[in-house]
Amino acid sequence: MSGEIVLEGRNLTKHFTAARGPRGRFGKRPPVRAVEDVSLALRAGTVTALVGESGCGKSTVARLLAQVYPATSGEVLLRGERVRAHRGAAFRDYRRQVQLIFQDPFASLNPFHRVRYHLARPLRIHRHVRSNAHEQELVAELLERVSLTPVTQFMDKMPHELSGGQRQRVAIARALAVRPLALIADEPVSMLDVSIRLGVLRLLERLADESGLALLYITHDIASARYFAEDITVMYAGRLIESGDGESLTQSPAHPYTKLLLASAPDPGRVTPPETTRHGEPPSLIEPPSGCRFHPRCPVALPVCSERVPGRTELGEGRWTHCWQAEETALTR
Ligand SMILES: Nc1ncnc2c1ncn2[C@@H]1O[C@H](COP(=O)(O)OP(=O)(O)OP(=O)(O)O)[C@@H](O)[C@H]1O
Repeated sequence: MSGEIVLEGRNLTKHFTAARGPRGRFGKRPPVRAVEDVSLALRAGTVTALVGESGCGKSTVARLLAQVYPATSGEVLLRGERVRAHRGAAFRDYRRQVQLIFQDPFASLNPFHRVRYHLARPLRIHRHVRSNAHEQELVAELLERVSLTPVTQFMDKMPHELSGGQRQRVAIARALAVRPLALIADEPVSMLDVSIRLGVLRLLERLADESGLALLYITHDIASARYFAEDITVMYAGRLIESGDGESLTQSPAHPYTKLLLASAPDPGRVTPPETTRHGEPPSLIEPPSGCRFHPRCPVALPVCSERVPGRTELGEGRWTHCWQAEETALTR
């Protein structure tokens, strides 16, 4: 494990008010328990993957870390300092230092502006520009960093003249323009053509390495996480279930859900979503299962699994899991 901790979420919980569905006795809808007690640390120069199936709360964790909305409880720390302000200069500075990249590169660029505008704007807002020539130089530098070359050709392109992968590279360059400490990439390649996914992921990996960025790679595809991330954290139905260095976690997964994910994604070099269907459906987050939320789908569930939420079992070398089976094994070891 290398690099200082840059961004950290501690015991983050987010409950949303359900937009639809039956109301309770007092006319209130029950909350969607999207994220429950999630702690996650991102380190400088390191790619950390947050893996889980659709709807398990990954994007909510991303947005909590980026402070798009406040947590129901828990805290976010940037370089060890608790983020307190939710408006004003300190908060704007936080939003600069923690950048988000979204899934859809077609929605993220203004169709009426050229690439140059998209990159020059944040440079100007954050006062990195001294003159027009300097602006040109910085825009060219950013395009070079995301391998959109020859740069003069890309500067004057309109978004509709770019492919999905090229647009995603512009979105990445725009995030880099403000010189962030952390970059949160929420399914950054899942809408891109399979043939170009690898290139964009390699770019993100290189940027983390070269610039010392703390990078959170959010994905439903554990195969790509295994390939790119140093650390992997697995999430199921709003809760974290296992974490550790990518190599060891994927070689010897401790949690039955991680085993299931890996069994559905056998090819380590593949960056496409697994084709195989998994057993069962993810649970409702309005009335999640009691105890371990995975127990209704778990092939090795114990009676205690439906009764109590498993605590964290340390597995050594920074690895841990929340699983009653792992706890039993650890106790009998
Ligand atoms: N603003 C909101 N209001 C109400 N419920 C929400 C809101 N945002 C997310 N949710 C719910 O929270 C749960 C987690 O959603 P989230 O988008 O974080 O999951 P995800 O793992 O990122 O899924 P996907 O990969 O499909 O985006 C879902 O049940 C979702 O419907």
